[in-house]
Amino acid sequence: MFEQWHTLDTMTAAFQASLLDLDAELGLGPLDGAVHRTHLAHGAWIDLGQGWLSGADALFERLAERVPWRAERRRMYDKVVEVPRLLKFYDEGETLPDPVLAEARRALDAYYGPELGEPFRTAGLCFYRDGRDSVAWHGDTIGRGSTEDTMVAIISVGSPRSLLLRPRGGGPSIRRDLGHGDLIVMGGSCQRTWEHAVPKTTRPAGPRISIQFRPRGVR
Ligand SMILES: O=C(O)CCC(=O)C(=O)O
Ligand SMILES: [Fe+2]
Repeated sequence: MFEQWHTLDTMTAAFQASLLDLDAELGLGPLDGAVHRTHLAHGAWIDLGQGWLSGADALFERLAERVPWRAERRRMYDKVVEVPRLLKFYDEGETLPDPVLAEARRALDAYYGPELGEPFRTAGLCFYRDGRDSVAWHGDTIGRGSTEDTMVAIISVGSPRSLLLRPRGGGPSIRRDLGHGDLIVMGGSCQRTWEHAVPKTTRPAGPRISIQFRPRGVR
């Protein structure tokens, strides 16, 4: 009897770990042929590579623990408010917090380099602890993104959250649920003709970390 329960327990644990992707080996799939492009209006596009990074939940755990996360405050009109997510920025030349992220950037450079014409250089990390954490509607327009076509490549690990995109001039928004190693690349005019957001949600939402790779001078 004890033996049976023991076996069941072990099986349940293994099953749950595989559901969580914790026992999957950390690694990157191919991009060629696995990434699907959607053309949006006004010269913007998004590429989606679902589950590009396997073992993403183990990477989530490592990043959650190892990255020196910062809670930031920003002035909003006459008030100072907490930014509703934790942040860490890795500038050009800084060592990324996990070797698989350097590998990911190399793979992105190899695949997108010919089209982008320059490498991805910086990595911004966001930690959304629960459904109360969010990022408001914006384009990455600090720098060249406000005037030039560019790309921002985002890997999501941990629980999925919805990334919404909407045209700046108004119009219906589109939604992609991103987590567990998904890749999204916003390209073309996306940063200046569209906006994106990760809205707050009252639904149960587990923690998610996003890693955004950007070229020099795009923020
Ligand atoms: O978490 C995300 O996927 C989006 C983050 C974002 O838009 C930003 O930091 O500029
Ligand atoms: Fe953004």
